This record gives sequence, structure tokens and C-alpha cells, in this order.
Amino acid sequence: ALQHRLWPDIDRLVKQQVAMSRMGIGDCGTGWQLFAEDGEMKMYRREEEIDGMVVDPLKAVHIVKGITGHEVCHYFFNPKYRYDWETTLEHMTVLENISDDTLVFLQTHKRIWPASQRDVVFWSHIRKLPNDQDRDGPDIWTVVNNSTESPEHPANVGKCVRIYLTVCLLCQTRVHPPKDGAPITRDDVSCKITYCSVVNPGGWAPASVLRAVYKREYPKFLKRFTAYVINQTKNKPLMF
Ligand SMILES: CCCCCc1ccc(-c2ccc(S(=O)(=O)CCO)cc2)cc1CCc1ccccn1
Repeated sequence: ALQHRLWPDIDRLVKQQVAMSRMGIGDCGTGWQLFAEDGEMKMYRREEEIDGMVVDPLKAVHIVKGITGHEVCHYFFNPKYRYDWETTLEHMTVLENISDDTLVFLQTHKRIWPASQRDVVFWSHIRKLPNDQDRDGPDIWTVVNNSTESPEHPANVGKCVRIYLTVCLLCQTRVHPPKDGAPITRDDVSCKITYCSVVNPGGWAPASVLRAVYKREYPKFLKRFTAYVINQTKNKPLMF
């Protein structure tokens, strides 16, 4: 297929992000601190600052019963569902439909006092990857979101401070086949979700405010998003 202008960047970043997501917390080196835990969901962050700005990398691992990796990535990638689960979203526009697996978004997020309001422009790419660890296991699905430029929407022109982010959602489906060879139902599947994000908040915001925002908003986001996917899929056939 004809490659589009972003393809080289996307292909390189997807491969890099997937490799990093597959590394466990242990072999990511030290420095990861567990900052939120709720049942199967564990959230880690590393405290990092660039030019005095908090850019704490975040890594969340969650295991959810009854949904597949394809379903999780489908509801995360597709713009038509985003207002249903993205709590801090004020406005979202699809700037470009590059292909059926690659979109460019402009999002403004609700202002969080005392910081100024933020917006973000990013490409978003969904991809199925062969499960090279377990050949006949279900495929791995991923969505990578990465900030990009938009000449029509230059940074820091209006009221919003432009943030820069790289996000990788990586989903591994697990099937626990029923003993008696019965057809697979939602009770026989679970999904291991790894969500990694690095956000540069753009203009300065107090470290204490940023860390409080992330500590509150990330666990809320992942719980609300996974609950949304469970609810949207419960009476639908499994998507592998
Ligand atoms: C003073 C606050 C400055 C930062 C605010 C901020 C920064 C980044 C983001 C954000 C986080 C995840 C994505 S995504 O994973 O691509 C999904 C598509 O929307 C895109 C944007 C949001 C928010 C606003 C606060 C906040 C922090 C976490 C989680 C949710 N909301």
C-alpha cells in the first residue's frame, strides 16, 4: 500500500513502544514506584523532570476478565466512543483520516486549576501484532498515540498550552479453553493491558499540581475506560 508521510515515524515508534511495553516492570530497571493499586490494576511512575517540568513516565498493568485485546484497542482508538470514557476531554476533532488504522486528533482537555488549559495534537495508530511468544495464541493489539505538528493548529496560539505525549496501549488476550470443548464464551477470556505514557505538560505547571492530577486522573481513566469496554461488549460476540 502507498506509504503516507507519517508512516516511517509511526512504524519506528510502534516497534519501540511495543518492545518497551512488553518489558516487565522488573527489567525496566529500578526507579518505578507503585503509586496506585486497585484489584488487578497496578500503576507505576518514575519521577522525572526536564527543565524543571514534571514528565513522570507512567506504566499501568491491568488484567480484565471478559474482554479481548482487539475490543480494548477498538474502543480506545475509535473517536466515536471517546467522549463516553475520556473524563477530562473538553473537545476532540479528527484533523486527518490518514488511513483506516491511522488518525490525527486535536483534543482540548478541561482546565485543571490552577494550571492553564491544555490541548494536544497527536497521531493515533492501531495495529495487530503476531504473538511471537505463543505462536497459536491470540494476536496482540496495540494503539500508539504520539504528538505531531499541525500547521493549521500551531502550538500555544490560543488560550491553551500545548502538551506533548507518547502513549502506548498494548493488549494481550488470554483464552482459558473450557474443559468440555464447548465454544469459547466471555467467561473464558481475559485481557492483560499495559498502558504506558509520557506527558510533557508544555508550559510550566507546579510539580505538586501535576503529580496530584496524574495520581487522581490516571487510575480513574483506566478504571472508567475498562468498565466502559466491559459494558459495551457484554452482549456482543467476541472480537479477536
Ligand atoms: C495541569 C494538567 C496538565 C496535564 C493535563 C493532561 C495531560 C495529558 C492528558 C492525556 C492523557 C491521556 C491521553 S490518551 O491516552 O491519548 C487517550 C486519548 O485522550 C491523552 C491526553 C490529559 C490531561 C488532563 C488530565 C488527565 C491526566 C491523566 C489522565 C486523564 N486526564
